[in-house]
Amino acid sequence: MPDTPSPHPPSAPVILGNEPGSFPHSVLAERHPAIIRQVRDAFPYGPAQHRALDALLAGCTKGVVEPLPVDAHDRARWEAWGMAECVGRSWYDIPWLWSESYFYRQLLDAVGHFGPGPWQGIDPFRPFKLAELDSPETDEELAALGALSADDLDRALLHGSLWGNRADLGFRLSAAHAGSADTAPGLVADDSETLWSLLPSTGAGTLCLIADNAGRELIPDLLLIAHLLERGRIGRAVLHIKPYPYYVSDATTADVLDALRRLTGARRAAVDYGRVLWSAMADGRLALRAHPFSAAPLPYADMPDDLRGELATAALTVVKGDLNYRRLVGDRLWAPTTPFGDVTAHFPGPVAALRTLKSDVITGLAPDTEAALVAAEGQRWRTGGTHALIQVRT
Ligand SMILES: O=P(O)(O)OC[C@H]1O[C@](O)(CO)[C@@H](O)[C@@H]1O
Repeated sequence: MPDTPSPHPPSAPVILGNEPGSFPHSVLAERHPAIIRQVRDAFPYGPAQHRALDALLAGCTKGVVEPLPVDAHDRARWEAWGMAECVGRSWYDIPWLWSESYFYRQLLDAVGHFGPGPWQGIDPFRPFKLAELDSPETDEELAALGALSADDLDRALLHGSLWGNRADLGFRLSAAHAGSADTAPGLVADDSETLWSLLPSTGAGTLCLIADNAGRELIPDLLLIAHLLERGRIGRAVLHIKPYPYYVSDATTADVLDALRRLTGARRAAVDYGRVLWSAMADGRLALRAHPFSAAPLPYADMPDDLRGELATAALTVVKGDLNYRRLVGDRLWAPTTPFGDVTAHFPGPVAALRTLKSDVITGLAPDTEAALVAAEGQRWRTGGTHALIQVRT
């Protein structure tokens, strides 16, 4: 049950990556080098790009944070996001969220994504995202749509969007047990009843959905939006995506178009949803938004006023995935029973988190749920990607 925010928000330490053996440390020391290897192998990059990737690999594992070039198109933005406080320091000693976000910014620079030049706009993660979108599993999931009864659709599409969050390609790189993600773990928190109460069937409000991964996560997110529009639970949806490739599989506009084509090219129920979405984009009932802050190394509590104003008008904002959850709760190591409502009191409107657990951050657990998880799995439940939550602050 959602809780009322207390007047004195608690505090907790910001997560750093400087503890050897910790999950954040493993991401900086192992996952980032693996991502550089994967990107290097996926494209016929030239000597200059390989030298830049070598420099990034050495810098982000053994060196210090280097500033963006003085003529970088977004240098002023990164200065506003705290670059000066991080430059010259080890990637392990600064906030983990900042390190990770800056790694992807630097990786895109190294492969020439921001240009000018022939590699401008080329998404280094596209081959992996397309392979996942075109996988037989996507066909199976789309085919299963037709078997759902009208009464099942609300819950099935909400859970489809939730568990779709396992489609995190960065995570798959280092999750040795990725296969076991298919066992049906329980939810560690479930405020879905409150979520539906915010989207009544007479609703004409706006849903903001802050997307996470492309492919097999974005497809169920789009299906949920189509369903809510069809059922008249919302009048309009705004899909927040990334302005540039990010965290390997985070969705950009190109990924939305690929997903829409996958739906409109499918059969039976899926193609109908695809057509609903296509016409909703044409008449404005579905809008895309790629605010620069969606790729910022900062918590949502620090969002700029224009974005705050937009989200304040939404009947509900659905925040997808692990990274967005970390940003929602400040990427701090809260006690797991810390009320979700307290740590999200900063959010400008009703907010629902749909997340599979893939990092240490957690809030809003009932004490007996935490006790049962620890008894069964030690602390593995936090990072294994096999548990999920639906948490709402009204
Ligand atoms: O795609 P998601 O659900 O945001 O997960 C992102 C993953 O990347 C991480 O940032 C670790 O690199 C964790 O937050 C999580 O494991």
